[in-house]
Amino acid sequence: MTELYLITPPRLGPDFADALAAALDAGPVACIQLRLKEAGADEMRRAIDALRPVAQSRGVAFLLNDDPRLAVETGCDGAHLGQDDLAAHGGLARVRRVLDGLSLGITCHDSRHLAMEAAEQGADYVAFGAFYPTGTKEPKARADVEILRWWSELMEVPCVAIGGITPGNAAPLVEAGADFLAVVGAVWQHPDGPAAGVRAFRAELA
Ligand SMILES: Cc1ncc(COP(=O)(O)OP(=O)(O)O)c(N)n1
Ligand SMILES: Cc1ncsc1CCOP(=O)(O)O
Ligand SMILES: [Mg+2]
Repeated sequence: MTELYLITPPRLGPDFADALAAALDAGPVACIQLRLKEAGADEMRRAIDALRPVAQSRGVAFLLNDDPRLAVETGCDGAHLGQDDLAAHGGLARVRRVLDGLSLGITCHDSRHLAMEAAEQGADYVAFGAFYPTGTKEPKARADVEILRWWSELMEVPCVAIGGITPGNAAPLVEAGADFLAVVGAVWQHPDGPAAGVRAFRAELA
């Protein structure tokens, strides 16, 4: 069954903890990743302290983007790293040791090789994308839906699809075997609010 994987929007408003609670209560949501690319260490810690309990009190995993050590220090459930982040943190094997038993997700773009390498070195999931145009991030690659089918037919490690995903275009990704759909804009920019955004995915994930 495919599950919803939320990533926080690029900027968090003052009431974001309430918005997150509403989105998670409209679930099911498998996890939330805190992704604040412009935040300094203090702002990041404040955001983690405010948002981690909202997720974990609902049984939703709280993952931190980019910084495995901070994830461990602040009680997160794991971290998501891209290829540049791996290099900055000494490689996957070292990150795996830092995270100890916490979850580790790796960006693999459109690369079967990167995904197999990540899985062999202990990643808990691999992320492929971008599958569709997105205004949230300038993706380094575009992935074809067939990479999800290839991965899910061959491998045990779960795969995440990301990039421009909406309820209207999710079906091919689900049919191809994506274990998770990672979503930013379709939920946080939903005209009726994030809870409606989460509900809009229900029919695609049932
Ligand atoms: C689930 C998921 N997939 C991909 C990314 C992108 O990570 P990365 O390539 O490190 O880029 P930034 O998010 O750090 O800009 C992700 N964060 N989450
Ligand atoms: C972080 C990231 N990595 C590849 S695309 C993307 C952004 C996805 O955001 P949206 O769901 O709004 O397209
Ligand atoms: Mg990163």
